[in-house]
Amino acid sequence: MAGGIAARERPGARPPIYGFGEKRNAPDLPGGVAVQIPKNLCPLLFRKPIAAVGPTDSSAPLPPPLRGTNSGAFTRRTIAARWPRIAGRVIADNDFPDPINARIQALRDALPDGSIRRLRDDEAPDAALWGEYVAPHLGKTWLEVPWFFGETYFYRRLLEATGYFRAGAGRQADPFTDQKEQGLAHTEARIEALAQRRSRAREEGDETRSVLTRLLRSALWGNQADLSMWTADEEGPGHRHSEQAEEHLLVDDTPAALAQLEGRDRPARVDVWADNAGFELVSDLALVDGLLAAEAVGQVTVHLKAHPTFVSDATVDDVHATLATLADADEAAVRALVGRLRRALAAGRLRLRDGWVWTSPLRARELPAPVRAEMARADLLISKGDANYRRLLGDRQWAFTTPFAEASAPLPVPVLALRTHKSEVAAGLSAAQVDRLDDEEPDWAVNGEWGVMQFAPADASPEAMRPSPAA
Ligand SMILES: O=P(O)(O)OC[C@@]1(O)O[C@H](CO)[C@@H](O)[C@@H]1O
Repeated sequence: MAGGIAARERPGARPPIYGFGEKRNAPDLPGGVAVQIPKNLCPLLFRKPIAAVGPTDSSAPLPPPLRGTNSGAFTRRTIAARWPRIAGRVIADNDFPDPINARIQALRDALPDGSIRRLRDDEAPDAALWGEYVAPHLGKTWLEVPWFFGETYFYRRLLEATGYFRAGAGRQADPFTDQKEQGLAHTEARIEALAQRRSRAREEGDETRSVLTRLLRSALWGNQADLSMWTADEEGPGHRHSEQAEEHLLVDDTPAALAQLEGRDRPARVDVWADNAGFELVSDLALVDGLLAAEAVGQVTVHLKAHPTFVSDATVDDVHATLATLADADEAAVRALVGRLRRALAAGRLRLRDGWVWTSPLRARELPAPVRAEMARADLLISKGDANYRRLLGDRQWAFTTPFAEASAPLPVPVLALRTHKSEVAAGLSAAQVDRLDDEEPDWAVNGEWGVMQFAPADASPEAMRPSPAA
């Protein structure tokens, strides 16, 4: 599924990104795109990282970030075992020429004790951005750097190795295509059931809060389909029945989130930080369909990744490829869902946005002002998945009983985080829940069997409109 120039001519062709610059088609350049960094943004982007001065208010300093050296076994296992396995799978799943495979193998060999180095990808549109991100970590080992930086950097190094942004066999070739396509193929029955429920709700004119509540739940548990954790042919987490799913929902703030969409004098705008392609993306698109059917919602903007990352994270091309696949489904309800979504795209009620910021190591407290200004235009932000949750919480070692609204970054938009637990970052849980889970299921924090739907209100302070020096 090459995301080449031609792919951008598809219906709903890739809109310009925001955040760090406007991406434009540039066939003459490797990767086919160029990004102009707006002048007003340069000082912000290229200011030297300032020493952390502590939070702007008098609150206690933020907890330290997770690292491979000083956090739970999962972070170290991810760096030392999971990432090398993921890189090995890229070699096995693709038919890259030897020089590319040699570069991928060199990356594998550097894990976990190798040092962080500058990217060797000068033609890439995001090269200057990564020059800034990497600078504070040069020479440190993969285990020593903050885990969130290390993980986003690992996947960016993988694209350096495959030559995603340069002329040659790897140009604009998604190295995870096989996994993504297999991930979707094994979920046909679940996709049909989801689409049929959508058709029944529309026929019954039932676009009420209960429908949205059910769609939010299916979007949450859709996050269990995570190809960086369980490959398409492995048995991932799942619940035997809806009662077990309810038992495994540790926090449900749905009512507070849906209340943001009611009683308004104009239709609401809902933004979604998307996560994985495959079944999770289909569950997110079904949620979008439900939101747009609700009179209270006028527009949904889905924020996607600018390039392949975290194995299954979705790009704009993945959305179009998924719609194209489902358009050929045997089940009429699936085809009807695709038709509604494509009409919403054409009408501008559904917008797809991608941005370098969502493949960057920036945590939510570090998000630049233009990204915040864009988020402030939404009435509710739905954040999907574990990595976005980690971005919200700065991937820091919060006490799991810290109130979610305190641990999550102050943002100018109400946030509903739908996340299955797949890393050792958490907040908003009760001490009783943590004690019980530690006793009964020691790997509960990372096995994907437990989830939360957590809400934080918009932060109306000026701090929410600019990055925090203490991020
Ligand atoms: O964001 P997602 O797809 O829900 O999960 C991302 C993930 O697979 O990658 C990290 C570990 O490698 C964790 O954040 C999580 O396990």
